[in-house]
Amino acid sequence: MGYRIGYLGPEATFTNMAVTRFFPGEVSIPYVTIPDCIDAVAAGEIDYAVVPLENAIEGSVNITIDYLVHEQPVPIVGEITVPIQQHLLVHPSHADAWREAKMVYSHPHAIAQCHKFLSQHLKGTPVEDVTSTSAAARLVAQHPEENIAAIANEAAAEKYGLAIVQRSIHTHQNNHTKFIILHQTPERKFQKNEDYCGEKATLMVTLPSDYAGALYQVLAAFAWRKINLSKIESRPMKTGLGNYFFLIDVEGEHDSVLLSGAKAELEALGCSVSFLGSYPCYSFKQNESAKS
Ligand SMILES: O=C(O)C(=O)C[C@]1(C(=O)O)C=C[C@@H](O)C=C1
Repeated sequence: MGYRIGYLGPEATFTNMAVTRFFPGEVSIPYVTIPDCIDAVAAGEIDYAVVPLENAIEGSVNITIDYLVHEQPVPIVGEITVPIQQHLLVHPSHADAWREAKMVYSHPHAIAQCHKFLSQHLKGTPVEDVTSTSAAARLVAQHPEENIAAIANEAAAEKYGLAIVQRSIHTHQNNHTKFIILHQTPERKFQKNEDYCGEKATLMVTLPSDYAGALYQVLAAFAWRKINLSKIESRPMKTGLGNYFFLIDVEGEHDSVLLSGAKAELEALGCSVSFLGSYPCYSFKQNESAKS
């Protein structure tokens, strides 16, 4: 195909694993931050951007949602769900002394996924956010003289020559992260394969004003049409405390008659409704995502 795929780098992040599996053989380009990745696809520097959206333990990746809604409205054209295994990595020369590590580095979402392990086994050890799990592993590898640790995946341990001293340290074992695929236009490109698990549309709904029963009316527009909602989330409008918009995921395709009807009903109520995307979803199995 010859596509250029942007992802949150450096190499061996979870995002990179999702890209390698979903776009085999394509050119993948690392970016330092999620907004950089989204800007690159909006500018046409890359064909697709893959960015994390939601983790089963820690919830939404707010920067992704907020940047798409407030700064750079690039359509969502696909979703990939990936199993996540977090490990504690140190330089091999400190493998026996990991309990005395002076600092733990990782992406804030990865740190949050492992808070129980950190408080039980590394109580009092300072924890510092870096731009990704793999950036943390790289930093540890760059300072072999220091007893510092990273929370990252197996691919990062291999890539940066680190020892995995504790495996699967995330608090809840059923850990998954959803990534979205962004493209300049809302085209449908991806085929159904063995990972395909259905269609979804994401809508952004803004209420005309705060009044009793407003959200109930919004939900009723979907309920009586028997449209299944798989997620509803409120985020601040950033125009003042108490002002929110709602992100709603519905099962099915956005051009279905029922969904168009729901949209028209919401607009008649004075809501503003926009589609962030209507897209196929894919889910990787545990053993498959471990190949990276
Ligand atoms: O740092 C990484 O490896 C990423 O790909 C980012 C990210 C995230 O933002 O949630 C992705 C999956 C995991 O949940 C932890 C971190």
